[in-house]
Amino acid sequence: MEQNTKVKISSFKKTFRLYKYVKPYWPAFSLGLLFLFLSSIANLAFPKLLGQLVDAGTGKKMAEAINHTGLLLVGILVAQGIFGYLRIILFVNVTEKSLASLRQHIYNHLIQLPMRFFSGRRVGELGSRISSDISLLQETFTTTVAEFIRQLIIIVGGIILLLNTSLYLTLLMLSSLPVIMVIAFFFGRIFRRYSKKAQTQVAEANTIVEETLQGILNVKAFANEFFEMKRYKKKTTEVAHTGIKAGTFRGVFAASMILGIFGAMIAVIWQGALMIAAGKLAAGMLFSFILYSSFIGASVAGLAEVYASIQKSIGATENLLEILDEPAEPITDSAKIAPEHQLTGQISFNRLTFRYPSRDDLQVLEDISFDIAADQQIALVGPSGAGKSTIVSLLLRLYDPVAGNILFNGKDISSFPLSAIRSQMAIVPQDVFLFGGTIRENIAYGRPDAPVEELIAAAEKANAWEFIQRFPDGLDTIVGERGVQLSGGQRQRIAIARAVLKNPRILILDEATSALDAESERLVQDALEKLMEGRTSIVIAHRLSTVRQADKIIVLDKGHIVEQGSHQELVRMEGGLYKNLSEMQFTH
Ligand SMILES: Nc1ncnc2c1ncn2[C@@H]1O[C@H](COP(=O)(O)OP(=O)(O)OP(=O)(O)O)[C@@H](O)[C@H]1O
Repeated sequence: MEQNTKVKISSFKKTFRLYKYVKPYWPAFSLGLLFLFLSSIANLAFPKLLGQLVDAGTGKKMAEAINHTGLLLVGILVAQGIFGYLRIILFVNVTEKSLASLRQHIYNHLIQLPMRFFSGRRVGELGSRISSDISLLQETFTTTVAEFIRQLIIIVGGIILLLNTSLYLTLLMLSSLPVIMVIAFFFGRIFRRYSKKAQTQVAEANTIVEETLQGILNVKAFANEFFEMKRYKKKTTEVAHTGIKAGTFRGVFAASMILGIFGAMIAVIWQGALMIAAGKLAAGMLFSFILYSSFIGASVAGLAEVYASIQKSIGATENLLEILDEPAEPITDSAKIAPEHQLTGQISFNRLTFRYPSRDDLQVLEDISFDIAADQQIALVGPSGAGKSTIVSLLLRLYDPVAGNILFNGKDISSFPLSAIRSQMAIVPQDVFLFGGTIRENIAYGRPDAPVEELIAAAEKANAWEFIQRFPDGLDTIVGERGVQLSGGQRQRIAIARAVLKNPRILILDEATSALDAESERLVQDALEKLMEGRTSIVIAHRLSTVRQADKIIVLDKGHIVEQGSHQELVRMEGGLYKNLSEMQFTH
């Protein structure tokens, strides 16, 4: 129990860190609080005045008193409308602005996190979790906090006013509260437990539908339709059973609440009527008493919901803060690279050893040493899983080596700013990723401020201009799901144009494994050759036919360099891996 409270206090403290985002808007927020306070107080005046209205009907100066109270009621109604309006406007304003700043902070931080962070997570899940956490906070800020304060004012103010009317009736009314609270606590808990279980089961049932529809070909090919039907039936029946059980508890819960609340009401009205008969209470007072009681009852019931919602948003806050607490990469936004940070294109790996942080038991690279002179063309070859892509990741400094080092211009990689290294490299990946915008945007990603003439020149050099020109919208053709689907070869040429535009000192090519038709292949190959001229290039080669002219071929196997040299040198090594691999490829 002790521990539990401690955890909660620390969670609350953490949540207060979010205050930073609301702070700049505190004048509007405080004003909103004031209006909230005023509209809650105005709310509390209603039952009193309505009671007076009832009593005015039995007084002497009847019409005058009725009109007076009636007008007052209208006045308060108008005031409450205005307060409510202003309160909502102010709160929404503060919430939207704070959330926008929180969203920006989270995104800015997230995008600067190291690869280590992303490789250990399912990225799709991360994105949807962040957006659902933020919308939860949005609801809490706009409605829950206001509701919570309003309910507290109504409960406290209402009880004071009740006591003011009749101590006896108030105690009678309140005596039902502990009973209601115990019932609510007990059944509410059981009900929540079952509904959580039902949610999990529904998710499991949905997974069956999703998986089997995605893999429908397998289901049919294995004639497993009836097997899947049975599996789905079992899960959905479980959902129904849990739902029915939860429903039973909800029924008991609701019935007891109604019994408790109406029981208390009957007791109060009964006793109140006796007091009216004895001349101890005015009818209007009993009327307003009952209205207050129902206000209080509704607020108490509402508190439970508010509490659950606050708890959820504390959870959401913790998730978000966890991301903000991850250390970011030291990235700078300066376009200018200092002369001492200009890469010459000379690269050395010196006795480098590496393991991925997410899999510390697997040595991915061991004792890797090689030198690349400026403007050389290097090919990395080796079987799948040998560590070729890992070498590229290390060059981009997506990860740091476990032992040994990487040198650029003969200096350790860590003596260059991270952004300076990456801005002088370009990568043409195996699976070209195009953003869902226009071709122009996708090419300009290499250098967003490039003038259109350079963009076209890059497209020409990449052998892409010819096909881009043929689209009716040219450079403004939308690509991806909502636009033109480009062929594999065309996508690659866009990626090459992007790299041409960036004009990198060091170029990294991850050769596509999927074969293109002869014509596309020729165009892509020709564009790549043009792109490699006059810069250091590192090619991850899957088809050995493309690496013959490389200055040096580095052959990797299981994280070790097993051979290095030119094509001619390597094919002469009897029993060598390269010789083996090339014989295998050419005989197929
Ligand atoms: N992010 C990662 N986290 C943990 N292990 C990884 C990660 N990426 C790759 N590995 C492991 O590192 C080893 C080398 O992988 P790498 O991708 O560098 O090989 P590769 O030679 O490029 O293979 P391929 O030709 O199939 O692309 C493999 O055993 C792989 O399972």
